[in-house]
Amino acid sequence: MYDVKTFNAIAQSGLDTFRNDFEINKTDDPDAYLIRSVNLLEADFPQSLKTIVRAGAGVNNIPLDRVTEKGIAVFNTPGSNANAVKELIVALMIATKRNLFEAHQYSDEHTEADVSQRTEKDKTKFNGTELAGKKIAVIGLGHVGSLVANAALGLGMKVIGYDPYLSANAAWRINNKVKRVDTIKKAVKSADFVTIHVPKNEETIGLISTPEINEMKDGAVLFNYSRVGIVDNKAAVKAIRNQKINHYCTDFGEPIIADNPKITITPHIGGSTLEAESNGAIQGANTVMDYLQNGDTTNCVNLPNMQVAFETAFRITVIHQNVPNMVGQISTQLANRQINIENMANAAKDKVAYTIVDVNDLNQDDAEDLIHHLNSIPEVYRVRLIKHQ
Ligand SMILES: NC(=O)C1=CN([C@@H]2O[C@H](COP(=O)(O)OP(=O)(O)OC[C@H]3O[C@@H](n4cnc5c(N)ncnc54)[C@H](O)[C@@H]3O)[C@@H](O)[C@H]2O)C=CC1
Ligand SMILES: O=C(O)C(=O)COP(=O)(O)O
Repeated sequence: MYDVKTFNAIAQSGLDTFRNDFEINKTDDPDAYLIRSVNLLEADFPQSLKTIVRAGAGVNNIPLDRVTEKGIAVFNTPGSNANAVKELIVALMIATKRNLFEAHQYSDEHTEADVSQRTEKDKTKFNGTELAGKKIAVIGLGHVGSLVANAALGLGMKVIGYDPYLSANAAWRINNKVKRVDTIKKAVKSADFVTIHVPKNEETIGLISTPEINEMKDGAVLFNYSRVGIVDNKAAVKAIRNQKINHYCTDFGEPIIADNPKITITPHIGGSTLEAESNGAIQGANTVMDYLQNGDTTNCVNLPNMQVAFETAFRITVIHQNVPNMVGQISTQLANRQINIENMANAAKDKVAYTIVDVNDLNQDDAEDLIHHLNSIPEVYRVRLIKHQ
């Protein structure tokens, strides 16, 4: 039996995906966390915890270095909520350019009998512009950015994209009419809209600040549906004051941007649709089961991605430092006990490596002794023994 602890609202469809040998929220010593945006940066983690699966995209709420050294594999569910974010960006482009927020407020404030006469007189205040022919810069062309770029083309817009780390898979998804450039400044130059869809990390904090904003068209609209801090909010407020930016919409409130009629703050709802929550929860549940029962690391963010067919009676998985002679030390421990290796795979990602060893003949005593000795290798973070289901 495996135990899973959930944080945040995990869709029932995801919880229903777990097979009978998984229990949810029954213990304080779970094998897996299934989470959304809960902040785990300062959390302590139980020794029992083998994996944290983020139903969604961003993993900046997880202390990746610390959990890696504890041998905890971290996964996300790429693309599960991308369409939800895309649709919100489209809605916000229309809402800002057709003055929907102001027009709604006007109607709210004029509910008296004269409203029909005033409407015809006042409506010119809310004249808008159309999206067709306007230019949007999309910064980050991954799951969300590629959908936004393609949707904008579909609306008749000109699309400029910037993503220096674009994966081959993402590149396939992007319409070839999206013009790619090699600097942010080139991307945002004379853009009517700038939208940013990158992970939050040391490199992306402050990615959009005064120098980038100065390149945009006067009256541009800026979106930050990625994370707080990726757009420098101080610079955004200044740009609104100077009328360089006409409107700034973000999913992440901060005191500095509060109470500004030209700033629309939504309460982190980019991925909050029934469909996205269900996609993420189902994908997340399958990821938990696959890692715990097979040791596969598809969509792992802190270990190399490995899928190895599990065709033997037992699988030993080892998370360890990416240093010389680890495979040698691991196989020596098996050879010392006359255990034949049927299949072995090893891969590395940055400073971490993952080794999968498949065996058939392993008795209980050998297994305990082997796991103990493998765990005693100083560069090893965690060893697991998985019995074929
Ligand atoms: N508001 C919300 O509810 C949601 C927010 N997000 C945020 O959006 C981010 C992106 O989500 P996805 O598109 O699903 O992730 P993704 O991983 O599919 O795409 C991110 C893209 O950013 C690119 N990138 C990385 N560093 C960059 C840089 N310095 N400059 C330009 N591009 C860079 C990567 O190459 C990748 O193509 C997430 O990390 C998360 O923080 C995602 C979903 C929902
Ligand atoms: O997937 C992401 O990165 C998001 O920001 C969505 O967060 P949530 O699952 O709504 O807490």
